[in-house]
This record gives sequence, C-alpha cells and structure tokens, in this order.
Amino acid sequence: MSEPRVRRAEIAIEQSHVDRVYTRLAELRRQAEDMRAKGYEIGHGAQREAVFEQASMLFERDMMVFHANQTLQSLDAEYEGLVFGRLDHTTAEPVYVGRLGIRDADFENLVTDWRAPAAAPFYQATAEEPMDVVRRRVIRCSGQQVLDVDDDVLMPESVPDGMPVVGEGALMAALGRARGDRMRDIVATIQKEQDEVIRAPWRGVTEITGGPGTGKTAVALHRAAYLLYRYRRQLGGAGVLVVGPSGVFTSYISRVLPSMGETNVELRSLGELLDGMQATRYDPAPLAAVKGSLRMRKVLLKALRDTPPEAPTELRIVYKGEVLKLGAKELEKARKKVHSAGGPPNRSRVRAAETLLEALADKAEENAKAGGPQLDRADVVHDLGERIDFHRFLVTWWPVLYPAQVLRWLGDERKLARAGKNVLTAEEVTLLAESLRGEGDDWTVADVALLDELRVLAGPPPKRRTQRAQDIELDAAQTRDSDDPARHRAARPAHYDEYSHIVVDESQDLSPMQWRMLGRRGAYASWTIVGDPVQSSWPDPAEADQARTQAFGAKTARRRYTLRTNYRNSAEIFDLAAEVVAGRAASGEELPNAVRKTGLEPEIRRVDDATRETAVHAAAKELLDAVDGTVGVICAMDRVPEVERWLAGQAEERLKVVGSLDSKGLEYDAVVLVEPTELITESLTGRRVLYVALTRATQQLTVLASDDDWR
Ligand SMILES: Nc1ncnc2c1ncn2[C@@H]1O[C@H](COP(=O)(O)OP(=O)(O)OP(=O)(O)O)[C@@H](O)[C@H]1O
Repeated sequence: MSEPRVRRAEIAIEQSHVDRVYTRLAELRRQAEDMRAKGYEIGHGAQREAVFEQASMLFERDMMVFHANQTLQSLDAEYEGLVFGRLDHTTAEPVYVGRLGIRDADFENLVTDWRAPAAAPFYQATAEEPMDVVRRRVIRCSGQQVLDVDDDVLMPESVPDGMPVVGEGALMAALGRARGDRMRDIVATIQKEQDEVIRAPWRGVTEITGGPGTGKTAVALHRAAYLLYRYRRQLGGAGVLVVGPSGVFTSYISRVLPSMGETNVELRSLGELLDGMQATRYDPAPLAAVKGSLRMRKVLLKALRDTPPEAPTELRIVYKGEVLKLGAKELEKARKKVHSAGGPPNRSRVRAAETLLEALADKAEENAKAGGPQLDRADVVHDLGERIDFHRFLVTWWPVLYPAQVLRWLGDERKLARAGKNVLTAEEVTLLAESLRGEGDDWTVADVALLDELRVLAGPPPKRRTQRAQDIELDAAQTRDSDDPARHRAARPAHYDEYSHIVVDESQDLSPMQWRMLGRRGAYASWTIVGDPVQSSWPDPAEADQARTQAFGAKTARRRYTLRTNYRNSAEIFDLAAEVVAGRAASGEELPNAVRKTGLEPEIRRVDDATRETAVHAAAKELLDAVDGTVGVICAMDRVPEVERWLAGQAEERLKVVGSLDSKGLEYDAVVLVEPTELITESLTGRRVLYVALTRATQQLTVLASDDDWR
C-alpha cells in the first residue's frame, strides 16, 4: 500500500478505538449524573428526621454529590484529546495512553492514565532501552476525530509482519504548530529527560534548571499533575501551590492544570500571594533591590516598635485626688520595655497595660516620697487597671497594627530614617520613602512581601466578637457546600502554611524577602523549584540563595535536573539571543540546544525617533500576516502605554503588547522587539532581561533599534 493509504487505514483503526472510548465516556457521565441526582434526593427528606439521622443523611448526601461532581468535572476537562498514545509490546494487547484512565463495563482497560506506571514506557522507552515497546504511536485528535498518527519504532527487529509504521516525528510537528494565548499541555510528546523530572520522588526539594524554552514550566506543571495523581492521599487535601512571576503568566499557564483534571492546585502570582492582594506594578530596579533585600526585615521590625504617629505623648490620670502623670520620655521607656519582651505587638497589649500600671504605681511612690499621700501599690495597679479612662488611653497608645498602615508610615522620611538607621543609606531612605507615600491599595509586587513580613512581625490582630461569629458562619457554609472545591480554596486563611507541595516557577528572580514569604506557606511542604540562573534579574544571588535555603527548612533530599534542549525558539532566533548573553551574563552556565531550523533569520531594523512608531506598526502587521498564531510586541516597561497607543488601531486578538519584565515565561509565534538597549538600561541585570525578551518567539523575530549597544 502507498504511504497515504497506509496512513488512512491506520487512522481508521485508531478511530474505532477512540469511538469506543467516547461511548464509554458518555456512559460514565450518565452514571455520575444519576448518582448526583440520587444524592440530592437523600437531602430532601432530611428535615423530617431526628437530628442525628439528619446529620448522617446530609453527610452521605454531601459525599455522593461531591464525588459525582468531581467525576463529572474530570470527565469534562479531559474531553479534548482524551486518547493520545498507543504502545505495542512484543507480547500482549496494545496499551492506549490518555489523559484519564478509563475501563469498560467488564473492567478492561480502554485507556491508561498517562501518570500510571503502565504508561511510563510511553515516555521512557528508547531504542537503546526499549522497555519491550516495539512501536510507540502518537495519536492526534480534534474532539472525537482522529486526525493523524505518528510512529516511532524502538525494536526494529521485533516488528511483526503487517505492523505498519507511519509519520515523521510528532515532536517536531507539535513544535511547529501555531501558539495561542494560553500554554498547551505537552502530555503527548513529553521527552525522556523531561519525564524523569516529572516522575522524580515527591519528597524534599526538586530543582529544575535549563535555558529558555527547555520546557521547565511545562514540566513543572505536569509534575504537579503527576504528583497529585500518584500521591493524592499525601498531597491532595492540603493542596499544591503553584507560584509564577506575574498575573499575565499565571493566566497563560492556567489552562494546563485544570485540563489535567487537577482541582487541588492553587495558582498565584507573587503579587497575589497575600490574600486580597492583586499587585501588578513593578518598582524600578534599584528600588526593587532595596525592598527585596533581607535588610528590610530589620527596618520593618524597628518601624513596628517605633511610636505610632497618632499615639498620645502624655498620660494623666487622677487617683484618689492625686494626679499621676507620665510624660513622653516615660511613655517611651515603657514602650521599649514592652517590646524588649519580644512578643508581636498585637499580642502584647496586656503586657503594655501591666507596664503602664507599674509605671503609674512608681509615680505614686515618687509623689509619696515628695510629701504626697501614701497609696498602696497593689491598689493603684488594681484600681487603675479597671478604669475606663485608662483603657481608652491604652488603645490609642498601643493600637492594633495593620501591615498596610505601618508600611505607609514609612513614607515619612524621618520615620523611615529612624527605622533604617545603620541599615539603609541616605539615598535608599529617600528612594524608599517616596515610593511608600502612595495611597490605598496601590502596592507594588515587591511591597507584598513586605506586607506579609509585617503581618507576621505584628502578629494577628485580636478578633472582634462579630468577626468570630462570621467565621463560624463561613465554616458552616463551607460544610454545607462542600461539593465545590473552589470554596475550600477561597476559605484558606492568609496565614495558610500547610501546602503539601509548592512549585515555584521563574525562581531565579525571587528576592530574599519573597523567599521568606514563600517559606512561610510551605512549612510542611516539599518543593519543585524551576529556574534559569542566566535569566535572573536579581542582583544579589548569594543573599537570595541563603533565603531560599532557609525557606526549604531542614529538608534533606535535594535533587537537581538540567534540561538541555530548547523546544521553543528556532535555531536562528536562539543564536542571536545566545550571542547577546555569551561571555557576559552566562558566565559558565551552559546554553541549551535549539533543535528546530526554520530558515528564517531574525530581522534587525534601524529606527529613530521619527520612524519608530511607523516601524512598530509595519513590523507588527507583517508578522501578523506571516504567522497563524500570536504576535508579541515587547518593549521596556516604561514604554508600554505608548506602544499600546501606537497599536490601538491594530487591535487584534492575536497581537499583545508586553513589558520586558512581564514577558517572563511567555511565548509568541512572532515577536517585535522595540529598542533592545532600553531593556538593558531599565534593569540591574540588563542583558539577562534582554535575553529573556529575545527568547520569546517560536518562529520569527524583528528587532527595531536606534543603536547597536545591545549587541
Ligand atoms: N516535550 C515537548 N513537546 C512539545 N512541546 C514542548 C515540549 N517541551 C517543551 N515544549 C514547548 O516548548 C515551549 C517552551 O516551554 P516552557 O515555556 O515550559 O519552557 P521554559 O523552560 O519554562 O522557558 P523559559 O525559561 O524561557 O520561560 C512551550 O511551547 C512548550 O509547549
């Protein structure tokens, strides 16, 4: 038979299996819906029963509905491309590999979940170590329709007569396909070196390094899905946290995990790690360097211990006709004494009251010595401690401290200079104070780590009675609606520190203060850390390393994997990027290998102030015409609004303007890079940021530059 006919015949064979799978899927859906309906019926009768029976009925109902919903959710999420692989062994029946495990009514395997041990040879078998796999086949579907098949022969000598082999490489075909605005999963074409990382043991710390486009992000996300599948009992309930650099990035990767059926995963950017925060603004590099440094911890601690701006400077109270007065100095002495005990201020009000009462009693004794009436010390302490005017004073003198309020205080340069004495330079004080002078919730990404630090240093504010009642109500509502997993997540408190596994992407950029913030959330966690030191925009790697090691705690097991193949960029594009970092930022780090040639060299065009706008327009238009997928226009952060304005007329779904720092982790079919030298000068680690920007395109790159300094 000719090749196209063989291919058609093979597609038809796979189509009949895929049809069986979807028929079964429809049956399973119906069963789950029936179960959910039954569950709700149980609930209806509950009001009439005795309390005890009512509770157990509601529990049964919740469990049934919860399980039915989970089944439905995962069946629906995995619908697209459910079956994607097939293994033919020397013996036994073929094994089909897919996003879910599905059995027929007789418990025969129709599809094996990609994360199950039986599916591992799909990723691990090679010609050298075939693991008994004769032929590995990738099946590409759209909906329920098989579009194509693609084979690898691993044991040529064992191919039985009549077993056809078709195709020329599923990986290359996948890499050449157009990109959308969300990351796709790579589950059908995971490579062996990547699979080893995905299936690495879950305990301890797993580090994944590698150059741009080596699949670090993809691998980390698939690892999260794999771990939750294999170790659901250990990892599921407490949840897995995935942290990315920006909101743009988390939205880009958001589709990968739910499509793998994982609802126990929480995705947050660094600006959202603290509940209620949604910071997206970045500080200029020198300021970010100050805010991220461990020195800030000392500054914050001192700020908390300083006199609050509104605190009264005199306590005057009349007791048995005697005036007892504490002046500013005496009050400060008392404040110091309370702080020296070391407790968080919000937990120290009782101590503050005791200290003030002792100081008042001292005062009474002093007065007596000077001829005043003799007062009993114990009486003074006891009686004043019950006085309402004393308590009124106390709450203003020792107020509850809220992180946002304390950080705003440091917008006052004098106050910041006091808190930063011997820690910050005069220039740093000026710079920092200016940035903290803002209003409301307009925080930067780096501020969030400071707020989190303050939250811990200040201690939890005492709860009011109404708030406690609200919490109880929330708990009750949660039990009632326990079939909605999103609810469990939303109800996690700000101090939730029990994630069972934390995945950190683009970890090379985390500041020491951000590592501390993460460490707090992973007190009991194992970790997957993803990063590329060459792309780092953090100026003091040693300090960040120290904070990072502390974040992991006493975890002993630490394994490191390096991925070496760049799957994103064409070789032509990556050559230009490599030239920009070679010998400078790379300093000994190995650069990856780009495997795909397109024959299209990047274009470098000269622009100036007069021609820049038209050139951006023209380049964007050309690239939109040239590729099917997305086009990214990358420029320095400061230039974003202007470039957006220039391209407003060209508003196309496929066209995105993105600032250099936001481009981390993203990719486009084609990229227009505007003024590369500006990317170098806007950040402390200049060339590395440019390197990131140059490695975002899969197919075509146009650089618009008014100088050659960047080369
Ligand atoms: N095995 C694979 N099969 C198909 N595509 C792959 C494979 N591995 C990686 N890719 C693709 O390569 C591109 C780069 O992957 P990813 O973004 O995970 O790389 P990265 O190492 O995180 O890059 P960077 O450090 O530049 O952000 C993505 O489009 C991804 O889908």
